[in-house]
Amino acid sequence: MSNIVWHQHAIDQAARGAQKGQNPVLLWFTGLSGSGKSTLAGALERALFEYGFHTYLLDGDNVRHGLCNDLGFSLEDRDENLRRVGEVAKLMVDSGLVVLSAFISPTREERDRVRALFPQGQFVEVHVSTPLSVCESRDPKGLYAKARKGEITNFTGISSPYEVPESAELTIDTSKGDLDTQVNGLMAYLKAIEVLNPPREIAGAGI
Ligand SMILES: Nc1ncnc2c1ncn2[C@@H]1O[C@H](COP(=O)(O)OS(=O)(=O)O)[C@@H](OP(=O)(O)O)[C@H]1O
Ligand SMILES: Nc1ncnc2c1ncn2[C@@H]1O[C@H](COP(=O)(O)OP(=O)(O)O)[C@@H](O)[C@H]1O
Repeated sequence: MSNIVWHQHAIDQAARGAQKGQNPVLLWFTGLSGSGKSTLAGALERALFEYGFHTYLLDGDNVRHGLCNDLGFSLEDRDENLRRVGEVAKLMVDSGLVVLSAFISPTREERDRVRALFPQGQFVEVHVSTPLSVCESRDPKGLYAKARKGEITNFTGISSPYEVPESAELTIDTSKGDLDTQVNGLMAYLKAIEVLNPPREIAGAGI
């Protein structure tokens, strides 16, 4: 890193956010495969988009088709996957966006490493806490069945660890309640932390 000096440009994150009428933030969805990360993040992004937010959703399955297509599911590869995603998310937040991410991100250390890239309050950890038994019964991609048969190794929750977050800002169990209520709860939280700047009314968010 020596001989490399950070260049402070005139247009900064605050200016980019202000132009979009929002305070940039990263919403980090973590949870088991099949817990509902993509569904929740996708529904929240749709709601945000409809209210005029400028957003981007980084999704594990998609990122692994490109930026991280050289990585597998060993703990080392997951670390590298999440290191890259954290840095990309930081650039996107810096560009003024409301960024959502949906990655299993199984260890506390990995999640805390991403959190440490952001100032206090700009990284919001959302634990999608749907129990393993429910995720396994959903099994939308048939991966749990393969993992139980030993056809997939290092499968999260079966043959690879998932460390439950200890200090997530929000916890949502998608086996309880309905998607609209969950999205409204997330929107209400975003309103409370003043992501909308200047504040605007959010219909349906119960506030
Ligand atoms: N061994 C193993 N363990 C867990 N998941 C597996 C595995 N192999 C493939 N898949 C599929 O990859 C998706 C998870 O990728 P992520 O990038 O989110 O994982 S991680 O954060 O790096 O742990 C995950 O997507 P989701 O089901 O959407 O979570 C799976 O579809
Ligand atoms: N909020 C929800 N309420 C009820 N069922 C859900 C919800 N979110 C997801 N599901 C169910 O769980 C399955 C897996 O969801 P998905 O978003 O793909 O999980 P993940 O991204 O965590 O792997 C979906 O196919 C759907 O059937």
